[in-house]
Amino acid sequence: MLREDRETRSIDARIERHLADRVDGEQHWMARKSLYETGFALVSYVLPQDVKERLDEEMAALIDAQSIRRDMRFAQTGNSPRKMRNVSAADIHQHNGPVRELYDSPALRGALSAVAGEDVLTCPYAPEHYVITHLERPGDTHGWHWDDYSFGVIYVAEVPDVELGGFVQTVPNTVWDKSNPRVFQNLVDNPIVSYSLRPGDMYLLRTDTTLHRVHPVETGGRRTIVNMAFAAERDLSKEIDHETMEELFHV
Ligand SMILES: O=C(O)CCC(=O)C(=O)O
Ligand SMILES: [Fe+2]
Repeated sequence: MLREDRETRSIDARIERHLADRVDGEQHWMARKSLYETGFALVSYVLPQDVKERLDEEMAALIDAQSIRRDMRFAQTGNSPRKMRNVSAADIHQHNGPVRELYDSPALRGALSAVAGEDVLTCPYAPEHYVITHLERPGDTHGWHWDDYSFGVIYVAEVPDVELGGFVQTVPNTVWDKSNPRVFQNLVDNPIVSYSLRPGDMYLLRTDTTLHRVHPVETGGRRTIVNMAFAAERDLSKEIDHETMEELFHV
């Protein structure tokens, strides 16, 4: 395909073509098995390289122009820290670029549904659609937490070598009791699984039943991701209070 074609086609059209040409049922099946067994599945194969490059470019520009530094702790997740720079969903929406296009892509949701074995739906709460998170200072971390909706899809634009931290840690099959999160008890009672990632990776996580964090980065470690939240059918009838999100973004 001509370079201009790759650059001008919509993200959705590029993913659709890539899935038809390059992705087979076996890849989805391996990911589905991993998601069922561990709550985590690497789905990097769903995106073509040119889409990844468009995401990387927009994310770097938004971090430079519109990110806000946070240093907070949340009682609802056992006072775990958030030390990071963020670009909010409102600013990503307003910028109206590749990240928003990716989130809205029916081809992406179709591939994710094939992996999940159930419909992966747009999240009913717009401030959780997407958030960009950048770790840049020693000790920066996205501390232990669960998320409100069933699925998180995390695209990794930038991540340091594992020796500089910034790897993902999970505790599958855990339950978020917002009034008594018992994070440390969950860590003591269960095995923790750790994943090192590379730039251009994307993973699908059962974020409502998988306690997870990003290990703090060391000096020189830089990490940039976009987290996109998607719902399952069962989420649509749940009462969700969005409190940690509201504290973070004053939405
Ligand atoms: O940075 C990551 O890999 C995970 C992000 C995450 O858990 C979140 O944004 O809720
Ligand atoms: Fe999360």
